[in-house]
Amino acid sequence: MYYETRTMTPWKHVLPDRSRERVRLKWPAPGLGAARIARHARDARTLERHTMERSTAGTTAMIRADDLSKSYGRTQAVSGLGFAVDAGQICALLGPNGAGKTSTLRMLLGLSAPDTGSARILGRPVGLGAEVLGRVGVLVDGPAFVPHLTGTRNLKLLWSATRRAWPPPALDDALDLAGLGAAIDRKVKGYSTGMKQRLMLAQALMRAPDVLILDEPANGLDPAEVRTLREHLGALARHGAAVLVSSHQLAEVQQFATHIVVMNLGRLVTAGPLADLLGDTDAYRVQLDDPRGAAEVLRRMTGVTAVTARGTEFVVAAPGVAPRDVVQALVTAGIGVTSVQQVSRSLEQVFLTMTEGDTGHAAR
Ligand SMILES: Nc1ncnc2c1ncn2[C@@H]1O[C@H](COP(=O)(O)OP(=O)(O)OP(=O)(O)O)[C@@H](O)[C@H]1O
Repeated sequence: MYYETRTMTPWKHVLPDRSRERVRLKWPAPGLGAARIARHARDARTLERHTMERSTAGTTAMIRADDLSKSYGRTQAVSGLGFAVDAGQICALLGPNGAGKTSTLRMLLGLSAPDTGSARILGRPVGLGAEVLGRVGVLVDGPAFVPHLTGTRNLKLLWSATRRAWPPPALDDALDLAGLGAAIDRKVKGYSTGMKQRLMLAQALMRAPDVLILDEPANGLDPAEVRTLREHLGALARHGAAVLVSSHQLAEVQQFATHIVVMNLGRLVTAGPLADLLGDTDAYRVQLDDPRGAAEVLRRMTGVTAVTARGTEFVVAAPGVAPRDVVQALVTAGIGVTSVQQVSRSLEQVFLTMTEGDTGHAAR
């Protein structure tokens, strides 16, 4: 994954491309049946071909946005956006309402033409009807089913656009995820919002996609369904797919994303591995068996900038100080230490800090 250094404060420049490694080492996944292994082997060959295409094209990204801009009348929806997603990554595209996420996804899928810049999937430029889009599982613009047809008939109809024989390669897995049971043969007009969303996900996943682009896929799903979706996306990424998901559910994103792209007012705010973003806070939560005198010991320590105590728990802000030094200082002073934990930030805290204060689109 990379980002445009001119538009943001960098954390990491270019990440190593491990896509070849992943394809060779992690395929097929252990514990699969013979039919699935055969299918995965075929898909692995396909991925290998993609990898070669990427090498030939001199680019490593499965999904790539370069300097994308899009305006609607006087509204600048997206402005000079650049990022990329590699094989094996689950990248969450985050931003407040109106940040330009859907506009970006639509450009990446050839559903709308950028004013400037380019969008590439598997190294190929995208446009309406581009062949490469046959390798992409898509959920953008919400469920679009024919209401008087059954779930199965709708899936067949959508699959017919690929001109490939029914059934699609990953139909069983996709239907497992959708969990519609007998309802798959009932008319879609009787489906709840969640059922339609799950059918739409099945539609995106049934083609065993190499790339998945999903706009708010967890909308309308209950917590158990969200967990199933998370596991499914994780498995796909482990098998070498690149996944790009827009979401507002930051706690959920924190559980499954490997990378994030944050945008606001159409522009890139930051991008990179999630772990780097949440990072170390240089603060420790220390449990003591005897808090008396501990505050004094900690405050005297070089590098400690703040100490707050609640009962036997202390939070110690100590930039650049190793946890073992904190423990050593306490133990040397005769204070027993039960546990030391690094204080971590939530994605929500980080996101709000990055995006707060910017409102409206009129001035863009
Ligand atoms: N077809 C359109 N015509 C006019 N304006 C549009 C169109 N599509 C998007 N916009 C405007 O572009 C800006 C970005 O919209 P977009 O839907 O891409 O943001 P978003 O981040 O997906 O928002 P949300 O999270 O609310 O879905 C908004 O100001 C929106 O009103």
